[in-house]
Amino acid sequence: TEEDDDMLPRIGIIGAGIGGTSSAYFLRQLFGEKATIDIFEAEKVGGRTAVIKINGLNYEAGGSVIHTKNKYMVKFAEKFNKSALTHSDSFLGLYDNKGIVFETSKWAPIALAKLIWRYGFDLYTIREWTKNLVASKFDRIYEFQDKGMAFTTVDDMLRAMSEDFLNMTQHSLRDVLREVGVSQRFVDELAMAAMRANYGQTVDVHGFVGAVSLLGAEPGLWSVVNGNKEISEDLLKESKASFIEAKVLSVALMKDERGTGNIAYEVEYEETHPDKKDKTNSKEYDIVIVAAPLEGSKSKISFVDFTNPLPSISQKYHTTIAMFVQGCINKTTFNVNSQGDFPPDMLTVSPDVFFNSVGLLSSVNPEKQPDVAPEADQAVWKTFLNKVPSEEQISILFESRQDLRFVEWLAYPEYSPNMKLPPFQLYDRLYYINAVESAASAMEMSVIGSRNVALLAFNQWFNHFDKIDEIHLPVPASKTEKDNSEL
Ligand SMILES: CC(C)=CCC/C(C)=C/CC/C(C)=C/CSC[C@H](N)C(=O)O
Repeated sequence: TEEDDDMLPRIGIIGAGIGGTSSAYFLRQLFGEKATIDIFEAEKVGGRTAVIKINGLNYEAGGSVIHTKNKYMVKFAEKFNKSALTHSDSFLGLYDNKGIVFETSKWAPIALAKLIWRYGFDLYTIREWTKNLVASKFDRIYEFQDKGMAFTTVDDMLRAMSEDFLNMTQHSLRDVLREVGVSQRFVDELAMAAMRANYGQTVDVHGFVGAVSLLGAEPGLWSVVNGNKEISEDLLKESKASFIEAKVLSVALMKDERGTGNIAYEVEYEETHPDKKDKTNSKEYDIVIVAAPLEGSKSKISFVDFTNPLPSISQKYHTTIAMFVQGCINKTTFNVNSQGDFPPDMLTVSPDVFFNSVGLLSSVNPEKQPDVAPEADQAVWKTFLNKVPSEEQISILFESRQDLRFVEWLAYPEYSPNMKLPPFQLYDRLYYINAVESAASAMEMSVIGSRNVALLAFNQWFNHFDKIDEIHLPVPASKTEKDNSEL
């Protein structure tokens, strides 16, 4: 009825990365066709899943990959009929300032033998550890969410999955791994290399993000043909939210102008679409969802006229530089005879090395990829760094180049044990999806955060308080129920 429609909220989402677009999708499912959902983004849809075009081919600009156990990303890919682009696993090198300290091989059985020779059964121990963490603890979040349950803080969400996860955020990855029983060499080399490649940091991060990083270094990872950003685009389309190409300037607390006596928010924004450029506008919402980092971002949102202070968010963000070079690896630096001898995944094991990783890229459009391997100087490489490199540093890495691009990316928080985990709820009906990144930043984590915020907003709107911050599952979900759950 019309009366029921009056009960539906006007929702403004700030940010159209995977977190923002998936929250629009979940909110539409929960509130139905008639709720108003707007989504603001100054640049393109996709955020960390954006692509970059080099010489007519597209490449993933960020570092986002999907693990086969990532239930939401896998289901979205299935739902939107996406094909998988699998990532090759075998030939890997480890580099410190003195040179290549270890490399596997182009031939998988030899690669495996070399790994066992150097690290014994550590790889097996770690694989069993992560497999067990996912199956017995991490997967519980999907059961909570399928039952409509939500959490106001990241602490409570982790505690609901397992008290062990909260503990892992209080200890360094180094200490957590020693407890698991792997060798010091594994910690100093493979765990360190995974942290540097995935998060630009070291094994001094907390253990939870460390476990995610190790999962992000397992074989069998994949991404979506044509780019992961297509998932964000499809979610946005499916949500039927209105896309507003604009930079949000402020969120002001106000009284609902419709005279309901409720609070509302006025979102002020500057249009960025070329046809309306620089025009400032504002819109009123009942619920506002922030789906972009609140700290460290160049365009800071002001929160004005709040009667009580907002929780302080001291989540310092790490800037990652992705450098794209079409050209030839420097054979002298890496002491290799030919380009083909250089491991296509070169990781680093020391914070003193000025780059975090160098990897040979494949285009996200396999059908446009030439059938024959490209000439050495046509190869495209992605280097992750913590700072923009000098010209000299670029030449240390590449002896010749035809193209050079940089993408600067406010990628993930700086992680440390005992860091404060920000809340999902900033104020009455004001929510923060990126709080989840303090536990770990990855596409699946953003979707988990976004579904949590959508459920929290829904439960609070309709006073379903029994479904908020209940850290125990009411009834264990049966396998069939879990497998049939519809997203
Ligand atoms: C901590 C446990 C037990 C499970 C986590 C499951 C999960 C979220 C796995 C994701 C693994 C993955 C694909 C990590 C990628 S690392 C971050 C990446 N560089 C990015 O920027 O997204």
